[in-house]
Amino acid sequence: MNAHAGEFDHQDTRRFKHTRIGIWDLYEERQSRIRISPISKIYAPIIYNVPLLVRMFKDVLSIRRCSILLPAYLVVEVLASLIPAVSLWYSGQLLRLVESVMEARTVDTTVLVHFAAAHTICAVAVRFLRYSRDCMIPRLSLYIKQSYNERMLLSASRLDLPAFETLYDSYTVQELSCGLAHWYTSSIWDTIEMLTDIAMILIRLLSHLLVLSTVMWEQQDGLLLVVLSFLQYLLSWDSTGKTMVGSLVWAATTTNENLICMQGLKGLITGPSHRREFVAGNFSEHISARFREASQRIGHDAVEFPELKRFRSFKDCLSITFIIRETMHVLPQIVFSLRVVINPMTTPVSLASLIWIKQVFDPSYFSISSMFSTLATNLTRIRDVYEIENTRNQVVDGTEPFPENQQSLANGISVEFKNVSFRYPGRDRCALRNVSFKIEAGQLCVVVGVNGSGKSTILNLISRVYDPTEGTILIDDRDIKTLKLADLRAAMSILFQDYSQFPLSMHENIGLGNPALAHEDDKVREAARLGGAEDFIDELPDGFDTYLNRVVDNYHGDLPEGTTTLFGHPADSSSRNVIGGVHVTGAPGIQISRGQAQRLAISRTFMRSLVSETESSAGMMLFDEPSASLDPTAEHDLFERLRKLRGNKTMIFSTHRFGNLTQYADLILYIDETVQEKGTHDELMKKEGEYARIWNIQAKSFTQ
Ligand SMILES: Nc1ncnc2c1ncn2[C@@H]1O[C@H](COP(=O)(O)OP(=O)(O)OP(=O)(O)O)[C@@H](O)[C@H]1O
Repeated sequence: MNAHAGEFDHQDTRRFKHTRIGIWDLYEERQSRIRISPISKIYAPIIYNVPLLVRMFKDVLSIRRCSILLPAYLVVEVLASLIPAVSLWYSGQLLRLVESVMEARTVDTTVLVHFAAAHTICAVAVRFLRYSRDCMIPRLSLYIKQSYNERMLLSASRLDLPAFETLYDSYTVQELSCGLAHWYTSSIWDTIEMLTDIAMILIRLLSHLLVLSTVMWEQQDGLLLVVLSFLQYLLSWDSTGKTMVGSLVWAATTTNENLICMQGLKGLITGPSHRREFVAGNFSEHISARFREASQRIGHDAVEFPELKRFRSFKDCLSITFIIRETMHVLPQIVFSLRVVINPMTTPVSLASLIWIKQVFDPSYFSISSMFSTLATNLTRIRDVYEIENTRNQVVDGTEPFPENQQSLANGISVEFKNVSFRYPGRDRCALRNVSFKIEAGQLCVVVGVNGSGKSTILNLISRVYDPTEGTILIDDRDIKTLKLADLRAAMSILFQDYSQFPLSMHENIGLGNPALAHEDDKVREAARLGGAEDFIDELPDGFDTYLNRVVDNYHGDLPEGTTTLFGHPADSSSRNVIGGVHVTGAPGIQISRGQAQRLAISRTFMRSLVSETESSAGMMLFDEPSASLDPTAEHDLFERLRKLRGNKTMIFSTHRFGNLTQYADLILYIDETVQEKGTHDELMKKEGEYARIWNIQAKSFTQ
């Protein structure tokens, strides 16, 4: 079977060689050991990314302070790269002096002093430039990281849900959400530094070669020695790109069931998300026994592939490339010995030249090819940084203000679905199919249906988290897509089923419901009271200022013996949390119950209903299973408060629990992909359809 485009076709035996190492199957590209990597393979990613690099440099230059610091850094680097050539030129002149001394048997002391002074000046200049460079690098790196950190977060914050989900699949946002932004921002500075290094190495190499050939031009065998020394490094150029298993293209896999099982068990034992069930389920003994069994069955083969690299790297020492490379090292010496035999009179000069040439060829010139492969990895990260900025939102903003008259919100908002169908991105099946209904302004509507019938999807579409795949949604008889998104969302308050607690203080968790009022403590407290969260928040250690999880870690070095508390939190001096010699200590989070978390989220929704002097409250409230985690009293109180507060606003609930709400509803929609039944409670009960059947089941469970 042919592999799909982009698939690593390990079954292609003409291209890949299969080797079995322990329980691992290794597939290596067949290739001769002596091989110069195609130039295009190493350099293509760089050439392809030139526009990206230009953009990056422009952006970095536009960062305050970097506009001066970066050019200054580049000037320092260029000067630092040219000085060794100047120094080399003087060494060459010294060599010539030795030659003339041998012939004339006298020394010109003025020239000698001149050379010595020049050498000293070069050495001081190098020191000075290195010092300036070392002062600039941390600053440049910091300014760039700070600027890109902010830039990435701001560009991620403007993403709508479909765009965010698409990016999340590409891991960039996942890594950002795990606090790994520094991977990306560091790669910007690393790339600048690496490109500078490469440019400077090339400048140094060219200036050295120029000086070398000028000085050695007239010397016997001088150019031959230069070429031979250069060749020896050139051969090692290619070898730097080789990977641990000797081939550039390779992949390893295993199908060993015991190893797979052992890794699964390891994940179960160490994964924090499994611990609760692990303990409650009394898994310990059983899991340990299974781990031991699998481990015994597999024996010493239970080894991860990277560990095998040590064994494989020995083999590389016997490769033909390796042997030729090593032989090349001694070629200049062989030529020198031949010179001694043929013409013993010139020995001191040739020896001095040989040593001089060998000193000139700094092996770092030839690490360029490995630098290019690291650069290619960095470029992928930089591309990811810009990918977030380049990602276009899929829900396109409208242009018309909404509502035309703010006061009208008090009378509610009407919603109409006209033949709406919707499929979630990446799904084949429709979540909603040809749905039509109208909720008049000020009505209380309850959407009911079984799990997965599309209730939450209706709320997602009304708030334009997604746009319908087909059909139209009208808000106050206007196409929802024409309305300004910010206005639309300000006009409604929504409580999603999968509400979350934000990593902020309790005060801010609630205040975010209505940012315009978030600074008013009494309004936040009122919202907490309405949402039933006030009492439990007051009992938390810092009341409304409590963070459920401390989001900033503390750092420390060695602490005085016996220290158990640091800055009011337990100190962790174990080696487990040491990064770069610094201990990192996070504070343990505060646990709240699911019901309390739901009350917190409801309070946030109530916040939106509070009125400020400048802003009228939302005209429509959407609730997706608002009472799922509430006890019966809390549920009853919540609905009482909601009914009182409602006034003439439109309210839409999605729920499984029929009793508390459906009796008061102006409209009930029973949906299952499409609207199956609609009407008031009495109408639907008379109809004796699905709604009536489920109502009776729920009612029976109370009466029996
Ligand atoms: N983000 C999503 N991506 C892909 N499919 C989704 C997504 N959210 C929901 N679905 C699918 O769409 C369908 C309708 O889901 P929806 O959440 O609207 O149902 P629901 O009636 O609210 O269910 P429940 O009563 O369990 O909350 C389901 O088949 C579900 O699997």
